[in-house]
Amino acid sequence: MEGIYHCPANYVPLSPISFLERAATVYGDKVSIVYGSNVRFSWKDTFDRCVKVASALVQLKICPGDIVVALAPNVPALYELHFGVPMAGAVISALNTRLDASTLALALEQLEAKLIFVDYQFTDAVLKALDLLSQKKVNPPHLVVIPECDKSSSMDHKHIASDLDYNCLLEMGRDDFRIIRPNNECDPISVNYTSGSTGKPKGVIYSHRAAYLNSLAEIFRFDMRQMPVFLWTVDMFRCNGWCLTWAMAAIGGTNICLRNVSAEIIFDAVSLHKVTHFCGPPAILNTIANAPARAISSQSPFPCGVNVVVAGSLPNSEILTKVEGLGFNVYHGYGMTEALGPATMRPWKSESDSTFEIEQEEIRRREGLHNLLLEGVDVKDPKTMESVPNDGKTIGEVMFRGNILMSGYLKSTEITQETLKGGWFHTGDLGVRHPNGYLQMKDRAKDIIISGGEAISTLEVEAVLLSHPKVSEAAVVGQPDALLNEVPCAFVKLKEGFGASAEEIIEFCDDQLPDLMIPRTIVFGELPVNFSGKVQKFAMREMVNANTSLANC
Ligand SMILES: Nc1ncnc2c1ncn2[C@@H]1O[C@H](COP(=O)(O)OP(=O)(O)OP(=O)(O)O)[C@@H](O)[C@H]1O
Repeated sequence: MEGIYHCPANYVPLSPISFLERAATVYGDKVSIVYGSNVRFSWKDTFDRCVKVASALVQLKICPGDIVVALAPNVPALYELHFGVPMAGAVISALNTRLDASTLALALEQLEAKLIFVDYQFTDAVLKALDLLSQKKVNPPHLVVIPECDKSSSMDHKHIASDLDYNCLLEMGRDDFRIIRPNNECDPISVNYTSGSTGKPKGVIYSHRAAYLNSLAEIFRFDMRQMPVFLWTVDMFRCNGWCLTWAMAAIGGTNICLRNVSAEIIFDAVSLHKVTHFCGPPAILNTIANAPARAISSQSPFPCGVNVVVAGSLPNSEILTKVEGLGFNVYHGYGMTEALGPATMRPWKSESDSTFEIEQEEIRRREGLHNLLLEGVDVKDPKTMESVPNDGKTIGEVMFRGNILMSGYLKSTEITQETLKGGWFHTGDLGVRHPNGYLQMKDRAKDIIISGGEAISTLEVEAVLLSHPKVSEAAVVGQPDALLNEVPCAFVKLKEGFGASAEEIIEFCDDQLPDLMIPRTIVFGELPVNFSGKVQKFAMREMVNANTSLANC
């Protein structure tokens, strides 16, 4: 159309960097970060510190596109690196602090990391990883140690010989540094690793554009008003804290940074700082529900209406009801690293809400409709790419498309193309669509059990097992069966102090599930989990396959 003229006046590549630049002016004197009893920054301070980090990185010869790794809990430095690294034109990769040295070495090698920021508590694993790299003749990254910044903390300071520490780096930085913005909004801003539930963790690349848009989407999804108070219970290494690192700058909120998470810490922080939101894996609900009475009673009256967002399989309804009873609003998300965090979200509705016509147990398993910034959420037959009917029964693969998805998997072009084929992101999860349009995830494609020609959702069997009053954790996999191909086998962890027989558990399932879904074998004990705390079903399958005569034990 004649008259269109794109130039820097009306086209600026989208980047979360803009959020911090604006926050420094609009929310300049408002509190950006609180940590412990002594650390408190304003948005102007945070902006200045991030500029200095970026300036120091450039002085250390970090170039646009280089990957800078961070290994730290949710301390202020990790928050600042989410802006400081991109402001130097570089790409941030925050790694899981629970990784062991060899997995860490593999990630550092794949990332070709130029520099690693490591919190003083995690130096041992990094030093071992660097050792492994030098044995393989791989150039190790420079090391910058992050010391404890809350001087009142009684934690031991482990000192190691490092090139630099975070405070010296800040001193090196110049405050007149010119921020390096992306030339193209599709340039990478971060690499986040998946949890490795089905195999090796995959490095997922996020663009400035997707990070910008998803940060705004999070504000809608989390029902945030101006200047919320956010408690950092979700790891920042998980999808950049579900993009809330950047979203908080967009909305001028206060970040309550935490080194550790416990029931006491949550209840204290909620009361002290008037927290409005926090989020994390569903295990956080167990932490709240099982909080010692003193943690709750010491905060009386306890502030109501705090929004808690969890993503992943929910615990049993007893836990949810307890959390709701304490005055929290629970939201349930469904998503993955490739979708930059939870992509769909639904509030957990209380039974007393009469406007809700469907049974609560059923509602809580429906993952909702697609969010504002996704162009499409569908359940499709992956062969024909036709949508399944909205009948709540026909199973297909859950697929997404839109501007808040990953750019691809690091150094894995073929897997990226396969995952994005047909113009949709193939999640690898199976689901159905209900007549009202709601999506319900049934299972991972790799985990679903085919028994006697019927598809059995292991998540549905697990939901029943979790409703048993003595069961604290449960996971189900297929066990080979000569007649039916596979039958369900359940791994069960009982609540502390409780005992139960396999027969008792099977009988309980018998009352609530069709025959084919009833587990034939119950294995009691700890469930195998990975670095992210997620159950490793492939390890359970290996155990079952290696022991075909596995009996109830
Ligand atoms: N609400 C939910 N209910 C059940 N499962 C969920 C829910 N939300 C997410 N998940 C599961 O978690 C997956 C996303 O997790 P994540 O991105 O951490 O990697 P992963 O799939 O666990 O690991 P990997 O991709 O390395 O095997 C989803 O694909 C889905 O299988």
